[in-house]
Amino acid sequence: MRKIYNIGVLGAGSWGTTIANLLSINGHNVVLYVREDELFKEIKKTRINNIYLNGIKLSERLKFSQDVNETANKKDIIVSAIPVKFLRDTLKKISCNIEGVVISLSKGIENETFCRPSQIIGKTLGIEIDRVAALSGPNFAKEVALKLPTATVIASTNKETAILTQNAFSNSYFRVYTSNDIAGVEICGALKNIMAIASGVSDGLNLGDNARASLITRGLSEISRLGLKLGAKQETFMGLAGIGDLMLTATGSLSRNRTVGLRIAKGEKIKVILESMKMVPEGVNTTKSVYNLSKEKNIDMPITNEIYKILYEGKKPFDALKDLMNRPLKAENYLL
Ligand SMILES: NC(=O)c1ccc[n+]([C@@H]2O[C@H](COP(=O)([O-])OP(=O)(O)OC[C@H]3O[C@@H](n4cnc5c(N)ncnc54)[C@H](O)[C@@H]3O)[C@@H](O)[C@H]2O)c1
Ligand SMILES: O=P(O)(O)OC[C@H](O)CO
Repeated sequence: MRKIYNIGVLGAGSWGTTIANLLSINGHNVVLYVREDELFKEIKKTRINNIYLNGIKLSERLKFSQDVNETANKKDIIVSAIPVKFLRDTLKKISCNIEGVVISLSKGIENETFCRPSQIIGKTLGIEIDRVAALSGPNFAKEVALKLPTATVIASTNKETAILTQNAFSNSYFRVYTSNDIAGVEICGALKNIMAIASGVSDGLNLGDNARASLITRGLSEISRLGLKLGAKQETFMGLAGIGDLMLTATGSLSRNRTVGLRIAKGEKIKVILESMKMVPEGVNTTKSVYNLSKEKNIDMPITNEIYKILYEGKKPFDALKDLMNRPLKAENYLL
């Protein structure tokens, strides 16, 4: 018999809604915080999130709230599904005591502080890091919402927190592994979005399958170099949150980040692309964080550099390609 928890999910975007629905299907008592007034009215009436997860009828047991404190109060598990740039300010609105564990679903690195989502959560809510976990892996929301078979990783410095979450989230179509490398899992989840933009640019320019596979491989090398410097464990890069999510996001047609790259390659301006998207492609902000962080840590990240220049300095994608290909030749070393 599964233990039943009281759960609050912060953020009714595509992933927050999907996970709230999954947890409700798993038998838990779940409240989903919906920020937008119109969406709140609509979702209560139709049980469909027509902005972020259209076409999926949500569980009859799922409850909705527009109050972050009501959502977070007296919960065994709080799930945070807020894009990183809005995370700190949203959490600051919570004034109730946090009694249980907090699970982060966000994939990004904060611009000014270089904090990972779990660090923002720990500091802002004033809770110890062993009550925080991060869930990450090759997980398109739509496929999980359609109950297609999916695997993922939940990472925490505290084994009990990871196992509690593993049991609460797992079901016949969602298989959750545990990890103790929260830094590695979050770094992989954030940085694969930069490589997905790069892969989208490459595909949008029709550079071919060789180029995409090369980008994924050298992208993983870049992610690993920075990740190891920041305390990640090497084996995490070869796992679901690492190569698993990188492969998915750099090749999958549902990726918002890859779509940004495809549209950039077709000549659209990043400002116009972002204005046209309700969903948040985290890789755009994360590119800025990682570009600056790599300079501070003196880590060579050529793909990230070029994506930064394309997104923030208006560099032409073909010029970025030329500069990437014309760097000094070297021996292949996964970490160089
Ligand atoms: N969608 C996926 O397939 C998926 C899978 C795994 C992880 N993630 C990650 O989960 C996190 C949440 O993404 P998502 O896909 O659920 O969201 P989304 O991109 O579908 O929706 C955007 C979300 O941002 C919120 N938002 C917009 N403006 C805001 C503001 N000013 N203040 C506070 N919130 C604001 C919206 O209410 C909505 O919840 C992201 O870090 C994402 O990378 C997404
Ligand atoms: O649609 P994306 O590019 O934000 O990617 C979604 C998930 O992170 C894939 O695991």
